[in-house]
Amino acid sequence: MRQAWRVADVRAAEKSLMATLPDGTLMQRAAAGLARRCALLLDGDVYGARVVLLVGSGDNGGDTLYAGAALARRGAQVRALLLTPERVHLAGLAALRASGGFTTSHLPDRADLVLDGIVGIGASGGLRPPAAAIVRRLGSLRGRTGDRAVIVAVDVPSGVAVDTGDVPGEAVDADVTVTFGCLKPAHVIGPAAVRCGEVELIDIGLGPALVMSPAVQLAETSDIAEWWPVPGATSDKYTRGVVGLATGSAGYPGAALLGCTGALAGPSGMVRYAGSAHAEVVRAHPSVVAAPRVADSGRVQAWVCGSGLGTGADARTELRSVLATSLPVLLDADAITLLVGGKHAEDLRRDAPVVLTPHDGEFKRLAGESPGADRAGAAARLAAWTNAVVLLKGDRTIVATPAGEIWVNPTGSAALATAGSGDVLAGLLGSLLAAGLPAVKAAVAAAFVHGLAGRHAALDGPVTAPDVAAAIRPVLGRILQ
Ligand SMILES: NC(=O)C1=CN([C@@H]2O[C@H](COP(=O)(O)OP(=O)(O)OC[C@H]3O[C@@H](n4cnc5c(N)ncnc54)[C@H](OP(=O)(O)O)[C@@H]3O)[C@@H](O)[C@H]2O)[C@@H](O)CC1
Ligand SMILES: Nc1ncnc2c1ncn2[C@@H]1O[C@H](COP(=O)(O)OP(=O)(O)O)[C@@H](O)[C@H]1O
Repeated sequence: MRQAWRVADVRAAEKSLMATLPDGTLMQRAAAGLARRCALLLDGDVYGARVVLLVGSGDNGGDTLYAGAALARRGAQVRALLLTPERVHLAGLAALRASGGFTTSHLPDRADLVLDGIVGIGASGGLRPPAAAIVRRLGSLRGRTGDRAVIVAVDVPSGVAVDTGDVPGEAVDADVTVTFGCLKPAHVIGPAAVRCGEVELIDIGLGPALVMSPAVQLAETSDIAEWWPVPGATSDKYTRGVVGLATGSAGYPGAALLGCTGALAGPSGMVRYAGSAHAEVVRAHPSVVAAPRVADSGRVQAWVCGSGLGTGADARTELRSVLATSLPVLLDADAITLLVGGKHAEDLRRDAPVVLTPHDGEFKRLAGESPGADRAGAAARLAAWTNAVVLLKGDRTIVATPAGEIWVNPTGSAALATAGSGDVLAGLLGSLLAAGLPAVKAAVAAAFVHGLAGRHAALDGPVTAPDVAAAIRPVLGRILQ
């Protein structure tokens, strides 16, 4: 499992660690790691390489100047563009000069490597105009072989909102981000994460001082392998859990079929379907036991309700039936729409877990406003308000619990942006709930595997929802081997 911390917590940890160390130690550790990574990016060919430093007025600029000094000592031609020459890290600048580096008053046309040290975790608001103007021109810098210069962001790409992952305006689009001590939310959430490129974490000894809860957590393959329920010698189809799907309608039978496909790829021992697409479902999936309504269905251990269900009186009845059980319930799509206006909000005050899986539109309908710039915060607020685990879909899907625990999914793939892929996710997640996984782990694990399935399916070309479902099995084969 990986974790990311908010700026205030990073600062507190840094302060307590610095109290035990000689002045400047952390910056020296950070700069040494940064310089090492830069040398690797130059293929070890540091001598003669053209390196441009973009240097802001804070310690982020200080890290950058010291790293530039280290590269200059190895023979690189290092030029520092100081954004505010009157406010620069003086010791860092002296180190650069002493090592043979220079300052420059303009952005050169050519550079092999650019270090973005304009602003780090001390950023407030969007980049100011002079910095934004420089950042806009970075894409046109050419290096030794005529390729675009390699851009390394120091700690975070300048211009991103560090605690939320938002990109409010112009921001550096880095190839590599070298960060120090721990990950921050911008490395893993939202459009900022995309701007980071590859993220390298340099250990500066901050770990033991990070005693506060992380802002967000990220599952890794080993977590999924550990959590995923697998049948044992004494398992039978019932003890593995039975998942029920109250989805689809005469107008949208496909949602029922896709949800069942996702559920069948999951760990439960049986899939029951309740709804008007029952004949189509059984034709397509002979192992599914189908009935026309929830009330006619046999026992299950978790319900998935909503995809393609419609919002009429019948849909309302089915939603009420699943919410009246004492079982875990996943509400997706039309079931979320039916909750709007608080008509069923009181039904969410139940002891058994509820998982809501909105995309942005459904989120807006339910919460009354879009997730906005702080997607993790928005998901956490909705989770607290609804007393449900909220899985907010997107490029970096967020999972938030009513208690404020937040996870972000690292495996997303734009290939999943295809109709019906959310139905597959709902089925898979429901299967995990039925197999007994706690709601938050079920949501995190389903998003993780679904994301990998999207990537796997995309290897063969353009992806449709059935391709995503078909890819779940090979992906799981690799995870669980
Ligand atoms: N934490 C750690 O463990 C360690 C941290 N380390 C390093 O320190 C960095 C944090 O340094 P920091 O605190 O000096 O802040 P920093 O990011 O340089 O920014 C402040 C300056 O930027 C300016 N500025 C602000 N907003 C702006 C905007 N929108 N657009 C343009 N400018 C803007 C602001 O100007 P002002 O508002 O004062 O006019 C201020 O002068 C951290 O990211 C890491 O690299 C490592 O050395 C060691 C371990
Ligand atoms: N650009 C994207 N990158 C990664 N994942 C995406 C992207 N767009 C959508 N997804 C994922 O695709 C799925 C789409 O679900 P949803 O919007 O409910 O579609 P549908 O209702 O058609 O099934 C979600 O899991 C979401 O996280």
